[in-house]
Amino acid sequence: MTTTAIETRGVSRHYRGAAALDDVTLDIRANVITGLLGRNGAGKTTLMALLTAQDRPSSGTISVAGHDPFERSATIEQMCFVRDNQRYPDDYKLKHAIRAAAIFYPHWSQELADRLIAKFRIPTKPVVKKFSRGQLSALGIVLGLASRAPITFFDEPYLGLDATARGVFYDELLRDYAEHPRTIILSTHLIDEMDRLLERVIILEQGRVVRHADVEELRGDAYQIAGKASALETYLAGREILSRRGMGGLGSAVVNGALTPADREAALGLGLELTPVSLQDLVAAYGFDREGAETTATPSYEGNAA
Ligand SMILES: Nc1ncnc2c1ncn2[C@@H]1O[C@H](COP(=O)(O)OP(=O)(O)OP(=O)(O)O)[C@@H](O)[C@H]1O
Repeated sequence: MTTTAIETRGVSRHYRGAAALDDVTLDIRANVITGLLGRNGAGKTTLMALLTAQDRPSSGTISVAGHDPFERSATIEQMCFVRDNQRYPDDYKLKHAIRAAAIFYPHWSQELADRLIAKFRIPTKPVVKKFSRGQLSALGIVLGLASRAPITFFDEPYLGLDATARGVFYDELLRDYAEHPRTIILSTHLIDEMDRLLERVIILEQGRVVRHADVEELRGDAYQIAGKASALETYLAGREILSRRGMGGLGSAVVNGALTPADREAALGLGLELTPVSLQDLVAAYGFDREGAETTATPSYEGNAA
């Protein structure tokens, strides 16, 4: 049976009149890894801050495990929010951060923390404020995973991590999640790298939810087509285009909708090539302006570097 960990109803958050989140209604499934995706400024961090009671909505309601997180400290203890700008007291070393987390999180696993600290090679001697960007991210990941909080949020947890360390994070997340299923919500721009982790995704665009679906369902919802610009033009007439690129006499487009046998026949008849659309491409497509979605240069995907 599918259960809901978090419900939001008509949640908006305005900053000086501008909507960072606009009328967000979501049922986030329990014990599922959900990716929170969207371009810079789409509202991902704002949403996570509201769900973890670090901020209040301008309007709308939020319910976490059946309660308003603002009203109930027991609900807050069930959540861990790993954010990239986490501050630690000036004199904190690794052992202090670990000790504090062990006290705060009721499901804390010291064994997991010790294993992750060794795998990420987090130094024990310097104070945390002297940590490198990657070491800070690694510490956040250790706290997030070892907390075993029933609802864990990671906000772009990989900043500064090298490829090996990112691999450690993905593997350890999947391993611990398999043994201790819980609700995990993570925001990322490294979609190609992380799509094997994600079961569901929420795509935000300018503060609004544009999709909330199973990854597999989403993949079947659009397709990519490429070939001669003139043939492409013919094929695309009357179809809903999510994004479009052109270079010289060639072009490609991401088309909304499942590919039907008739579509396939039409495309092949025009000499066009059909390819599945990656999650990264789909998210990038949703980030384009739907009205005039056309670019003429190389794809403007969000950076893949940490
Ligand atoms: N404290 C604040 N004061 C004013 N505006 C804010 C504040 N926090 C966020 N915003 C605005 O709200 C919008 C959403 O920001 P948010 O940080 O949630 O985006 P994001 O999706 O996490 O972006 P990124 O991928 O760049 O981290 C942005 O336009 C941002 O400028």
